[in-house]
Amino acid sequence: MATGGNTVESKLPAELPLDFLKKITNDFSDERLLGTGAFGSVYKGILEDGGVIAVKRLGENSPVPSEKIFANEVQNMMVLKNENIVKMVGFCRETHKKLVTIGNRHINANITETVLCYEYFQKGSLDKHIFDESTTVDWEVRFKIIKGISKGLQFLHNLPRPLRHLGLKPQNILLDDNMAPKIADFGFSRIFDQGQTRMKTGSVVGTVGYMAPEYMYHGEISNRSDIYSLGLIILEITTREKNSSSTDQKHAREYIQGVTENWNLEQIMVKYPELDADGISQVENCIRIGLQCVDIDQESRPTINEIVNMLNS
Ligand SMILES: Nc1ncnc2c1ncn2[C@@H]1O[C@H](COP(=O)(O)OP(=O)(O)OP(=O)(O)O)[C@@H](O)[C@H]1O
Repeated sequence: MATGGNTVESKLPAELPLDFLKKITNDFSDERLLGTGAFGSVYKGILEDGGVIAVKRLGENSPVPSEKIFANEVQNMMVLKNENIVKMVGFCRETHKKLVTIGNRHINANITETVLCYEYFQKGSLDKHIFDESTTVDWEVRFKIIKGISKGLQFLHNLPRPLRHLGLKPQNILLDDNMAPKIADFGFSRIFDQGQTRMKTGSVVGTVGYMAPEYMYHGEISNRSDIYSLGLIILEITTREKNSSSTDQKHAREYIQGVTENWNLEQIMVKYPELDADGISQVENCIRIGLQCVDIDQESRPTINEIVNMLNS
């Protein structure tokens, strides 16, 4: 379980004052910075009782919907519970005045701060664990991670009002102390007005390599965009090889081509010499599923329920 885990969520009110969040993050100081993504930065927030939460401060004046809709959507997300998704434990949205300089004029502008708080996972994100050559993450753990991510996505896609992630990538998958995966950042497609922002923001770099081509080039949004991203993640976890550039679709296609050509039975046996026949067929199965998920033709991609069934077969 995450450091702080359940105790944190039960003690905090849903809506948290900005002053409180500043206090627990040392005024959003650099030494508390866990990482920065396209929408803002994540800080380690230390509570008075020693519990820890992750505090995601979105960019000033982020294009979130009106206060009422925002609070409503966030509260809907806070009740979501699944062992493979990161729990949202609180939020803040406050507007204050700030002196800004435009040219040689000083203006007192309204600045809206939006902050989302989550369970904290000290192991951090998946990308830090699956590629390192010296990694001790063996196949059994990798396979469990693949299954866990798939189950988390199955939960999101099967909600009465399905939630599409639209930004799945290894940086958005956190690992708990037992190496169980937790999908983070799943609410953004709803908080940010139908997910448009992920595509339109200028700072989308880092996500592009995992985006389905129909989403990236035509703005088409469906569950199948998430399946494409999941496919790349499955391939990366299985092959231990990075989707060479995560900033360019062309590189993603080259990567997929490489896996298609190279990852035959012989390669699997060379890369996983310790595995028995069952293990080898699990690896083969994952490569097959991953490649089906990244099919250019979205109709040919399996659904998440099919993927979970195939992984269990
Ligand atoms: N709940 C958390 N617990 C521990 N570390 C976290 C948590 N959430 C995020 N992080 C760390 O902070 C980093 C930045 O997270 P953030 O969500 O801002 O960006 P991202 O996932 O890299 O990109 P994007 O915003 O495009 O999705 C992550 O890569 C992860 O290492």
